[in-house]
Amino acid sequence: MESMMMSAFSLNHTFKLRPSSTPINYRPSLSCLRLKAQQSGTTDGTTTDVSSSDSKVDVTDFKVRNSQEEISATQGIKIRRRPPTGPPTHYVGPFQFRLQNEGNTPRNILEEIVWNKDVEVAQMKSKKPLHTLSKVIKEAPPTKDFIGALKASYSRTGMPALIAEVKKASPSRGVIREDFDPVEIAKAYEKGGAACLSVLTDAKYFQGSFENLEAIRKSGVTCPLLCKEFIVDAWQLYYARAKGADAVLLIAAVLQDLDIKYMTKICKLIGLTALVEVHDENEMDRILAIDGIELIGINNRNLETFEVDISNTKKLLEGERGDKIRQKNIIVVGESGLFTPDDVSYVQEAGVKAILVGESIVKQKDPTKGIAELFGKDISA
Ligand SMILES: O=P(O)(O)OC[C@@H](O)[C@@H](O)c1c[nH]c2ccccc12
Repeated sequence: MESMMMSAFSLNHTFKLRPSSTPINYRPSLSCLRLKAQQSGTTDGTTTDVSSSDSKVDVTDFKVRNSQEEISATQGIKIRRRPPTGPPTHYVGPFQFRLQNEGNTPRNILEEIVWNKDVEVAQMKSKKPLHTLSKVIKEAPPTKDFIGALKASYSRTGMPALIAEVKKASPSRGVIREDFDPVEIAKAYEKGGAACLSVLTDAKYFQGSFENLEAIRKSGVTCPLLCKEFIVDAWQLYYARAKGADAVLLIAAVLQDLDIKYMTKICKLIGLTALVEVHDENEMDRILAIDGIELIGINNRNLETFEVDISNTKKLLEGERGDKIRQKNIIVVGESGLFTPDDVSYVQEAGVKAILVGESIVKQKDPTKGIAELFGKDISA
């Protein structure tokens, strides 16, 4: 149990000597000081690196995080964007402690992914700062029209346009395809009639990569590309664009309304299409209240529990929500768990104009045939 609490995400407890000038302003009871406390400073244990400005930063950080959590709570967002740190520092006699917080273990896989992503992005950002990416983007070829490709496919086939996903593995399914050649799969999808492609770029949980995205972009495939990533920072939008994406995914379970507004604006500025993903009524209502959203994905998979239920697409398109979507001319994508022609007809009847499919087609030896089997007919011509 203890080792679980000390998972990769739990913050180290600090245990530092307090400079004598620092006032003692808070004295927690010793029972509050959980688990081990690590001594820091020099090896003789007599000097200290604690400064009062450090403490101020800690306090400010703590307040900001707290108010962010309050905003999330008012929007019904359960995912915590970062591990909670607990109250910043505490003093007992001459020692400074950081409290172990009960919440330092992610509550579900989505939270774990997002906490990891935050660290990963901070590292990537320092290697490729925004001004470097901006230069790359200025010289990059224009993006392809993602929504245009979906509409053209829908009117050509009379069936939901296919966003075919280049997906090697997932946390729920493990490795889906062993002999994984992303470019070969992308070409097979295009040949089979996919309107757009989705390329997973998360390495840790989906065994994807930005190299895959770049390689597909450079391979001569003409379908618009969705960068399937867990976006937690606007910097990732620029990075995705620099790596050849035409569209990005914004997950409503992770991002606050203001983030979604801000990020969709940046997307427009740099030529990206935003696919905003929802999973429940609350997320759908939040997104429908935001102006300028053109593309909504309904994920049939609950990213917290992995449960898949395709009736989720129908449920979220019923009644007033469906009316509002039609009034706003929003295109809806049915995502996840689609395996058969019956599944495709079911979500089409529910009102989707596009579908996002990975597993059922990527695991077929020939993904071109996989597409024909999914639709019950050849949709390539
Ligand atoms: O393999 P499936 O069940 O056909 O699902 C594809 C796609 O919908 C799924 O990969 C997905 C939907 N939303 C996501 C968000 C992150 C990662 C993955 C996803």
